[in-house]
Amino acid sequence: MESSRQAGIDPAETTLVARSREVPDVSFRAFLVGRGAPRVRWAAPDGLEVVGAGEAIRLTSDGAERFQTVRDAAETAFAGATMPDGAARPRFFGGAAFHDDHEPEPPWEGFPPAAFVLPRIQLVRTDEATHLTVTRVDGDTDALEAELETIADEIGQLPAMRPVGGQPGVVASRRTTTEAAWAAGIESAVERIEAGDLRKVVLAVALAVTLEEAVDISDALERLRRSYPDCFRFLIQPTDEAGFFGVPPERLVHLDGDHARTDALAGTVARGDTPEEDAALADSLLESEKLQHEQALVAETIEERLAPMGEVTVAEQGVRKLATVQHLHTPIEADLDGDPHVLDLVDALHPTPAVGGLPPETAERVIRETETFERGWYAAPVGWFDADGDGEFAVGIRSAVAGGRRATLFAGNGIVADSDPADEWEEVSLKFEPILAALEREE
Ligand SMILES: C=C(O[C@H]1C=CC=C(C(=O)O)[C@@H]1O)C(=O)O
Repeated sequence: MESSRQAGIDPAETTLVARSREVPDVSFRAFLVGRGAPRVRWAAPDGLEVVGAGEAIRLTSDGAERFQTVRDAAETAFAGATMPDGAARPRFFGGAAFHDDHEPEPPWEGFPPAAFVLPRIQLVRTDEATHLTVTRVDGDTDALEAELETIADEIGQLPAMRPVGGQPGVVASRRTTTEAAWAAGIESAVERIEAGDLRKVVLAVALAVTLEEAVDISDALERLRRSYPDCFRFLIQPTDEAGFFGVPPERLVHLDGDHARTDALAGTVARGDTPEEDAALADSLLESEKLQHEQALVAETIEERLAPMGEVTVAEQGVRKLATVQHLHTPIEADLDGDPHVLDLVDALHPTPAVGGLPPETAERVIRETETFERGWYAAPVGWFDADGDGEFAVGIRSAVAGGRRATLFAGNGIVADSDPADEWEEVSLKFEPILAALEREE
């Protein structure tokens, strides 16, 4: 395989022009329903919400240099562009596969090792307003103005709210790994840890689900918004056949100018049925040597990877409570030197030991040898960047790839010296729960 490759940009052929205008605050789901793939959707806990449809530019790459390749191609595309700034500015949306040599086979058709799209139409909702941005690559500003008018009119006809459809319903679900194979994989990883050639590895399971009806991912995301309001929500849908979506609680990185924010999130216990039980579980999380070790490796690694780039501040550890689980959480910030691009940070941080392991190369080998399914874009960076190199990426966990009547869900656990296969088998159920609940019909 080539070490890296790019597509979609011929500087001689590309004059990027974009215009924006404020539009009424319409239902983003209603907007997406009327547009076929490619489509993207992004919502961050800080309130930024974006939907995009169509492709002005699509950048793809693979290999060890994949993020640099995309960064260079995007810089070429943005050079000389005429476009709005502020909330309405055009952004590339997309992400990458966990492994840089990933082959996009089912269920991952349409998902190369890295792919980013600058949508033709972008709608951005902030606390203040909703902005429509239309982008062209042929420099034709007259056509652009006309298009902006037409699309703004179409958006003006959309409803402000759209009722959420029912869940598609689950007919059958099957883990792609047997419990025996899972236990053998964990025992072998623990042996390597005891032998000293591995410190931690995150091993995952896929859940293949057959649905009663075709899934409407926008509706599933809306249900997830209600249960997970402080998580990220994303949809990357390159074709009408398959979309990758999820509600990750974990920020890989947010970059604004030279200030970066990231999360070290690892270690899991369930939520309690009563406030007392919940608090006792949180205490057990804070007091567990195993879980503290599992998360400390993540926090230390992030700090080490950011340290050469600027001044790092590690905040106090806390407990992050989600609807079905609680995690150990350490917010980390950095003031970076030079003129950083968020893709440089993505490159430096992915995979953190919250989804990969330590040492990274050994962990990656163990993941490839042990897992019985293709990770695809699961547990990998997903997010956006702009012309200044600012942007935000989540870690693509609590996620699924779905299309028609099929969905594949993913969940993984950090394995350290005292991991118990039966406990870990139970724990993945808690991590499947968010997406499964958005697909299953209520009793
Ligand atoms: C890899 C996943 O979660 C990571 C993030 C938080 C807690 C984790 C854990 O307890 O093992 C994982 O490191 C997943 O949800 O698939």
